[in-house]
Amino acid sequence: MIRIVYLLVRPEHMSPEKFAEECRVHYDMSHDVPALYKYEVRLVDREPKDTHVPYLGVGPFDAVAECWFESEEKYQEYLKSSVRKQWFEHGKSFIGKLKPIITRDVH
Ligand SMILES: CC1=CC(=O)O[C@H]1CC(=O)O
Repeated sequence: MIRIVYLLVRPEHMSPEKFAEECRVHYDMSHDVPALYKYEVRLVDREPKDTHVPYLGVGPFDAVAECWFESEEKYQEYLKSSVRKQWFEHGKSFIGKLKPIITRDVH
């Protein structure tokens, strides 16, 4: 499984409430995106700094999202999809900044 994590920052002009509303719309739209096995988006509630190891001072972030793909072939199908391109257009309307992190399994 290919899993890509995204750190999202809302646009400066957008309220947290509007951003949350758009995240819900984006999540609903994700179900129609071909070859996207799963999409999750979660709003950042808090970013505690009292960590037990040195704190990484990045952010702040407004949401964390993740896309799952069953294979590289499915990922390529997703990238080619016109529905995915429309989904990205909605993303452009409410995501101010985005950091993708492509992950791999420990095992
Ligand atoms: C890639 C993505 C990360 C996310 O939160 O939504 C998708 C699509 C997009 O960026 O609009």
